[in-house]
Amino acid sequence: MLLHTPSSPCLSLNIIKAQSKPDNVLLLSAFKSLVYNQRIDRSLSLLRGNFIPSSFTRNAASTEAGASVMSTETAETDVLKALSQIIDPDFGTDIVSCGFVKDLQIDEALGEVSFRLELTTPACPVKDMFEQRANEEVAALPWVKNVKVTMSAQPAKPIYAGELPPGLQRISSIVAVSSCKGGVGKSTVAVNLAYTLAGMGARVGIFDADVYGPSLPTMVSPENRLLEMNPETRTILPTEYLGVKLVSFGFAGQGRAIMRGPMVSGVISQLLTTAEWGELDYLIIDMPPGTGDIQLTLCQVVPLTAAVIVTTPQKLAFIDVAKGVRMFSKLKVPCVAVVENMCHFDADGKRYYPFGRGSGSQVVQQFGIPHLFDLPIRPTLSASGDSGIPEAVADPQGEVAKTFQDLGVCVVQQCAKIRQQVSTAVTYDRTIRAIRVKVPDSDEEFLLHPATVRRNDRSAQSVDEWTGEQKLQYADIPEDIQPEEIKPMGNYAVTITWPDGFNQIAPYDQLQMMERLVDVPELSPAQAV
Ligand SMILES: Nc1ncnc2c1ncn2[C@@H]1O[C@H](COP(=O)(O)OP(=O)(O)OP(=O)(O)O)[C@@H](O)[C@H]1O
Repeated sequence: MLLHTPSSPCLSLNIIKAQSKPDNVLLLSAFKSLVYNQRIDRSLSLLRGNFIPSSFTRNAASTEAGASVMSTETAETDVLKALSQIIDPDFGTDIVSCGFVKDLQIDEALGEVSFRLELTTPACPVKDMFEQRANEEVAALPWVKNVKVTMSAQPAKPIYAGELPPGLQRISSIVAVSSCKGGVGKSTVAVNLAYTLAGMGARVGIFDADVYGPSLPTMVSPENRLLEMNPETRTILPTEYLGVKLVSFGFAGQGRAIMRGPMVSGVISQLLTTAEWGELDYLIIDMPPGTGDIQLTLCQVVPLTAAVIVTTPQKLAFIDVAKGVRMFSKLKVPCVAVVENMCHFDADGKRYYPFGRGSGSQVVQQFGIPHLFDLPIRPTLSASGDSGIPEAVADPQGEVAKTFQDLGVCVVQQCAKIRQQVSTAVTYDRTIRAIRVKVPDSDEEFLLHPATVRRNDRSAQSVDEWTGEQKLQYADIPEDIQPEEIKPMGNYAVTITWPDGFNQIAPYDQLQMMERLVDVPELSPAQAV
């Protein structure tokens, strides 16, 4: 039994060091070592092969001095075993296997250990838990006297970056906030979600995609209310309020627009793609209401990571929301949450549901969307929207801010999960020379022969677009061709780079239709290189 769960990690360390370790602590750590031995050995060999040489530095002086105490390797193994007991709840994997542990330095003679935990998002909702547990687990090792953990975040690389306009290339996750009708509170949700994520430590931008009635200029009050153009690069510099980058047609100094649909799509795309967003963890897109051409075009211009749907409780709203969910589903953008706005209000000690109940939960059930959030009708929410200070900022301890924090945590976790799934959905297994495809939302996976994948390319280089005639011949592709690189492309396809320099775009739907490998030949280690 560990005798410490104080809130401050430093405090917990002091307590441990002040005591001689009781036998049961030693017993527990020995037991844990035994249980985790197998897994950590595998992780260690993986780590050694991958990134230990660059990110784990040993203390050379103490390696000599500490020979009599314990070897550096044993100490490293001990520390990594201890840390491997901390499981990332989103990935279901321990933090060592996730690759979070960096710059491990050990002085075995002095019993000093320092390392960095590098998370994929600064808004990680469990970062404090990681820091505290990492301190505790390492401090519980019998030979450790001092632990120093530093936290950092290295945002995940954007999926599909190479194909994007430069201004969008350094955004890790793009989240659409959408509703099928106007006036349901979509902008309120988008803006408060953005400021909540910023409050959690993320770098955030908001793109207000409504050309006809932009809400952003009313909901936030940046000092500089006009977007600037960089004359050299002809790119747009977002304005900023409380550290969140903002782009809206309402900051373009043109008043409200009177335009036809196709023109609107062009203007929105231009505004979004010529903005210099810089490095962002989350870009929140406040979508124009509806599911027409404007929305579709916008969804195709940028690779959305996820969508949040905003609705109101009326029965009729369900039909509209269903349309929205279907639109995102066609574009392979997962809807991660439904916000049911203006659900209820409290008066005279009673709760009233003026618009009825249940359309949000019906959406969640029918479409399998994992999370539902209720927002009450609150005069303060409306007032803060009009005053230019979002409620999540104006009253960070209030009930509304609490709901937005839950929504923020959900968005962070779901985006991390989606990115993880996407980046491991299609991989090349060198040991069996097969392309491994994981079927989304299931445990099923199948194998494809690389040559089959290359021969099934449907691009204009392989198939005549007009006649449908096959230009690429079977024999053009060597039987033993191997992909050089496989990279996810949005949520729906991968780009495969082949040795001849050809970049094949392979949508998951297409991969699912290809002839699968049934018998996988065991290769000798020499062949498998
Ligand atoms: N839960 C709420 N309680 C009180 N007022 C709210 C609530 N949600 C939104 N409002 C108010 O309702 C109005 C419409 O909200 P908002 O602009 O966010 O809707 P919208 O769906 O983005 O509309 P549009 O599509 O027309 O831009 C705003 O004045 C906003 O302050």
